[in-house]
Order: sequence, then structure tokens, then C-alpha cells
Amino acid sequence: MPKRIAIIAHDGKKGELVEWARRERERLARHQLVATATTGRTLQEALGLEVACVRSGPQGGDAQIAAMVVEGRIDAVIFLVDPLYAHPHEPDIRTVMRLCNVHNVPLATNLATASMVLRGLEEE
Ligand SMILES: O=C(CO)COP(=O)(O)O
Repeated sequence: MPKRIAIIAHDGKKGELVEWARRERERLARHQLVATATTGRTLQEALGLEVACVRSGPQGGDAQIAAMVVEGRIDAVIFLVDPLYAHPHEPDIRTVMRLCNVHNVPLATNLATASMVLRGLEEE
């Protein structure tokens, strides 16, 4: 059964996200994907995946994803944070993570975990 997966990647992580998504394309395509604007566009252009896009992260997209988590509209979040770069919207980034933990929504912050989450969702 299709799940709703949110995908967010900072610029320094988009390259590895695309490589991972290429390997996992078949699995990802079974689900409903939502992403922040640039991440979503990158996945659409590189892989032709169907992705619903919210605003870009710094423009409030992370906050939109966080709200969807609160509303029970997201089954898992893949959030690749670039740990080597300071982000002006750091509070929004922390909000996504905090609310995933408040609402017990699976949150993958690296690709090794993302692969496990993707497989785990199929078993539900
Ligand atoms: O900034 C982001 C997450 O904090 C990601 O936003 P974009 O996907 O629009 O680059």
C-alpha cells in the first residue's frame, strides 16, 4: 500500500540524494512523495519521479512538512541535513525533527537509515 513520504535535502546533500533515489527509484515510485521545492524539482528532473512540492525550505517548506507531520499526513520523513553548513532557517529544521519525535513518525537523517525506512514501510 502506498505511503506518504516527505523528502528534504540541503544543497550539499542533493547529489547523494539523487544517487540514492536512482538506486531506490522503483521502491520510491510506489509511494506518494512530497518534498521541499528544490529537492522535489531535483528528483523530478533527474529521475522523472512524481513529487508534490511545498515551498523551498528557507521559505517555509520545512514548516509546511512539519505541519503535515502534525496532521498525520506523513508516514515517514527523509531529511538529509548538511552538517557542515549553517542554515538561516535552523529553527524550522529542528521543528521538523522535533515533531517527528513528538508524533512518532519515522525520521531518516542519512541514507543508510532511509533505505531501511523504505523497506520497513513495505512491511506495514
Ligand atoms: O532547506 C531545505 C531544508 O531545510 C531544503 O529546501 P529545498 O529543497 O527547497 O532546497
